[in-house]
Amino acid sequence: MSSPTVERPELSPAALDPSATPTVHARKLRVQYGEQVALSSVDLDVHQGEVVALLGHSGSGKSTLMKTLTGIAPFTADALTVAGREVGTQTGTGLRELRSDVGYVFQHFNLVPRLSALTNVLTGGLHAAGPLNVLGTFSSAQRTKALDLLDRVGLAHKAKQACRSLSGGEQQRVAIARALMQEPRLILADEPVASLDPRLAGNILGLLRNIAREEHIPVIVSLHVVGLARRYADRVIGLHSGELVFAGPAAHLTEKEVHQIYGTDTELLEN
Ligand SMILES: Nc1ncnc2c1ncn2[C@@H]1O[C@H](COP(=O)(O)OP(=O)(O)OP(=O)(O)O)[C@@H](O)[C@H]1O
Repeated sequence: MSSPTVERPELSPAALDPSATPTVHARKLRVQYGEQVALSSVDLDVHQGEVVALLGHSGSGKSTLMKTLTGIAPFTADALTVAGREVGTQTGTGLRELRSDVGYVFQHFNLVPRLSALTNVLTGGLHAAGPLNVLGTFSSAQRTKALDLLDRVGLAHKAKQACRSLSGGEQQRVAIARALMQEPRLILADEPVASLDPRLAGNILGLLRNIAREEHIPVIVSLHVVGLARRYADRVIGLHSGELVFAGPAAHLTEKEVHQIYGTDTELLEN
């Protein structure tokens, strides 16, 4: 099946400048759970404006890699910095600040179904809110910002609608707006399109890529579909049983590399 034509906006100068400080810098990153090595000696740099896709079979370490970036998974590393912070040395306030610098987008959206799209987006700013705001009185500036973000993801007209009555694609857009509400310096999207049909999957990945380009926020996205990584990512990180087996431009991902990443189990991966 031929791939639909997809616009490829240029990468930001920061992403093309090898001397620019990367938003994510990892060297010899390793995670071990008991006898299980979940991630083994991974090197990774992610720059502003880039979309980096993580590919690998189930259990290859994609989620674990994302979790290390916010200090959720226990790791060892020669270096791990995210948005200028050394992840391994953060505790308390430092860890909270690190986590508020990172917007998360999940497969199942993690919205509060009975609350409106607008309120769900507003919750993305709670880390910066004072006590009164936590009690539900968001400032008019926050509301304006949340509405602008809903507009950014094409959903201003559904701001008052409860999230449970939105489609899957719409809910994922709300989740992206919520992530943007916290003014992240990095977006981690863990299988954000696994519950969506192929057309909506393309819409959501296109939106994430536009955000990366226009807001200069890098996006790391785990995917199970090689074709989507080829179409929407700038670079691909391929993991196999916790080992990094491919790191390079999405355009360089040939059948040989796909085979290295997935072994022989490569059917149904293109669409
Ligand atoms: N908290 C944990 N305790 C023990 N083992 C874990 C833990 N979290 C992950 N693992 C193991 O680490 C390995 C990598 O898991 P991970 O969730 O990162 O894979 P994944 O590539 O994200 O998989 P999927 O595509 O199914 O989400 C797996 O073998 C998993 O069982």
